[in-house]
Amino acid sequence: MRHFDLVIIGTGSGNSIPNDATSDWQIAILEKGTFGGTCLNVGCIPTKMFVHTADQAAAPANAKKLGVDAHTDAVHWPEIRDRIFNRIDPIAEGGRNWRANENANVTVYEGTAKFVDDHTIDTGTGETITADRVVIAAGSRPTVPDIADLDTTGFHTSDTIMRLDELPESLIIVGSGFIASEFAHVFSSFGVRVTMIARSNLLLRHEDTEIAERFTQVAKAKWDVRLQRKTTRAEKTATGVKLHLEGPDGEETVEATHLLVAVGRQPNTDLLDVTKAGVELHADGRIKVDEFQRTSRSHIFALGDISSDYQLKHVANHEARVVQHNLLHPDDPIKSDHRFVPAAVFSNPQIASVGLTEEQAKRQGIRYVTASQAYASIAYGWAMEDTTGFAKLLADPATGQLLGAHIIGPQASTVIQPLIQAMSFGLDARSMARGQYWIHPAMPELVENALLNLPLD
Ligand SMILES: Cc1cc2nc3c(=O)[nH]c(=O)nc-3n(C[C@H](O)[C@H](O)[C@H](O)COP(=O)(O)OP(=O)(O)OC[C@H]3O[C@@H](n4cnc5c(N)ncnc54)[C@H](O)[C@@H]3O)c2cc1C
Ligand SMILES: NC(=O)c1ccc[n+]([C@@H]2O[C@H](COP(=O)([O-])OP(=O)(O)OC[C@H]3O[C@@H](n4cnc5c(N)ncnc54)[C@H](O)[C@@H]3O)[C@@H](O)[C@H]2O)c1
Repeated sequence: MRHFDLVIIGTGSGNSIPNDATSDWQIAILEKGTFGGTCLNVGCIPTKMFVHTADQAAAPANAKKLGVDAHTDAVHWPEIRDRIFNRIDPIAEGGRNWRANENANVTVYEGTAKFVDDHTIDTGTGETITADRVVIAAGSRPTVPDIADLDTTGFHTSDTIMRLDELPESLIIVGSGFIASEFAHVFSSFGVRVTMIARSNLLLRHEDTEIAERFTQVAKAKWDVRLQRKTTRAEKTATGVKLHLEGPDGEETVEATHLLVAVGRQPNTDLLDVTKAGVELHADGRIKVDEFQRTSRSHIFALGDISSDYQLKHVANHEARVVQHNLLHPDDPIKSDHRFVPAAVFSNPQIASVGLTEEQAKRQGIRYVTASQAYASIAYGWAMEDTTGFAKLLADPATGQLLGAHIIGPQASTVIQPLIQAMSFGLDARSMARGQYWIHPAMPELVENALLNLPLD
């Protein structure tokens, strides 16, 4: 049986661990799917390439209010799809070849790995190996909800919807989180009729409520949004799919040519038989880790979607850097920093957030003040004729330290960055607002004004 110094399961963020400093370790990398993992192949990168294209396709519709007649003449789905994947697929293949053929100390096993015991792994290729240390970076996969007859419909998940042969005529999206909101924007901008089915009374309900309410209001004007609906049954039809729903007004059905299910992602622990390694799990199946990314077996580390509170690439990458350091320096380990984890929803409008929502601050009994600033009240907002976007801040009234920041509107994911920086480095709101110049009349004046609006003690 071959023995390794280190086994890494999963080639998303886990693949960034081997570097020059580990060149004298014998390392096995185990991957059951496409090299590079979710973000590169079916996640962040292709979706944002579609979102940017969708932003271009949707732009003419907004030009009218600026006095410009413009029109999107055609959307060439095969060209858009192929531009995106002809860039991504060679990167995945190149990464695989590099590890498999050009890293002398790395052996790649392409199969579904399973633990035999805490030092022994069946690679799923017919070979079982042993290791001193193991990194579990096996990610998550789309959750398939328990809807009667769903399996007969040929439904899609985020893993398949981006590689369709043709642009759908119409699309039902079950779910109302990140993936649902981003794909609703993409497909509706390309001219597809979109229906969104949400269980609760708000889309993106994990966001600050005022932000979720505004997003829901804007979404209702663009898409057929069905709130407070339970999907009881799915049915394949001659032209696509029909869903049977129960809602506040009783039973109803909705039909479309295509169905996308986007109701969350589950950790891949079940595929790995991790309990055979004696690794402890949370109730939702994620692997329990300490602040050093160590599992309950100290020679086994975990990172990213399979263990994290955050299913975000920048978090998986951060945790991979921590694991890399702790593997190299076991006597001087570092902790993961999850104090201020930002996230953005790349829909239209965009949303970005960091820190506490107002509801969380209330629940935690934290003393806070809030301030908001509308894009419509800053000069660049006038230029864009934006009527729905705003920034909302939460701060400690005594110290001026920011507790949370939430932005809905153009370029929210970029505009929020100075607030993330201020929170990470402990810069108070007043110093931040008045201790620097803000370029006039640029979009970050939204942040400057929101900071000045905070009613601090
Ligand atoms: C549609 C979509 C859009 C997203 N957009 C964003 C975004 O804009 N920004 C953002 O921050 N995050 C985004 N995310 C989330 C982000 O992609 C993930 O948080 C991140 O990729 C997780 O990285 P990871 O390394 O933990 O797992 P992964 O990248 O999923 O890697 C895990 C790897 O392990 C392999 N594997 C699993 N089980 C086994 C096994 N038993 N044996 C061998 N190999 C195995 C898998 O095949 C996979 O390649 C998005 C996700 C999706 C689905
Ligand atoms: N821009 C980004 O950073 C980005 C983009 C896409 C995905 N992601 C990550 O991937 C994760 C998964 O995305 P997602 O959109 O699938 O999950 P999500 O957790 O964002 O949203 C899932 C939604 O589905 C709802 N839901 C659950 N079960 C349901 C059911 N049976 N019927 C109807 N609705 C149901 C939930 O209430 C929730 O609103 C996200 O949590 C996020 O961390 C990030």
